[in-house]
Amino acid sequence: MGIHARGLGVQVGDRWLFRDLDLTVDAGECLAVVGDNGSGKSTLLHCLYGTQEPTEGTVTVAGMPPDERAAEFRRAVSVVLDDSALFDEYTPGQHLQLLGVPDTTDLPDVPAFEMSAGQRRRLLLMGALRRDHEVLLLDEPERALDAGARRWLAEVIGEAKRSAAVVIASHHLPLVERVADRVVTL
Ligand SMILES: Nc1ncnc2c1ncn2[C@@H]1O[C@H](COP(=O)(O)OP(=O)(O)OP(=O)(O)O)[C@@H](O)[C@H]1O
Repeated sequence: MGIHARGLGVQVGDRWLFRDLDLTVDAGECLAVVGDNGSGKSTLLHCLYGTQEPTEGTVTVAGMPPDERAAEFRRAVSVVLDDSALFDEYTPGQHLQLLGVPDTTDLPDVPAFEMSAGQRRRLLLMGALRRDHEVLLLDEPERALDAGARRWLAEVIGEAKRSAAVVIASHHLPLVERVADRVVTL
């Protein structure tokens, strides 16, 4: 079912971040959203997840209007957005157990608050990528990752998009070139 947006627009004050945006992303495709700081990439992803109401336009994601409070919607849509949280006291294994996904991580067996920014980012990404989903939304997934982890990221996004509709917002052009089928510039 993927993602369908028609005439999408978000106005902040008297400025339109984007307007008249039409998007279709089917399962098996990855759309990359690129643009300068403040151009509206995160805002667009939040519109697709239902955490921001667009000023104009219509969106369906996995056949539903975006609503992160709806269990059925959350089951279908896997995300890592800016405010994605970890439980500080939980280890990587405990996080993955909560999500019901296999614990095959090389991350240290320590509580999340003792992990580095890149390790925390990898754990968030593993949780989002390994659980079942129809749609995957990732906001700057490359943030805080070292070169090896960025290579891993490109591989796992490539695998995810075999069965899911994927949207990433990114500043990392090598990643965009490797995984994106289409690019929209805000
Ligand atoms: N609900 C809101 N109310 C007021 N301002 C907002 C709102 N949502 C977004 N903005 C503003 O819109 C602009 C776009 O923000 P956004 O985070 O979407 O940009 P971005 O392209 O993701 O930037 P970056 O590359 O720095 O992550 C910013 O100036 C932000 O402050």
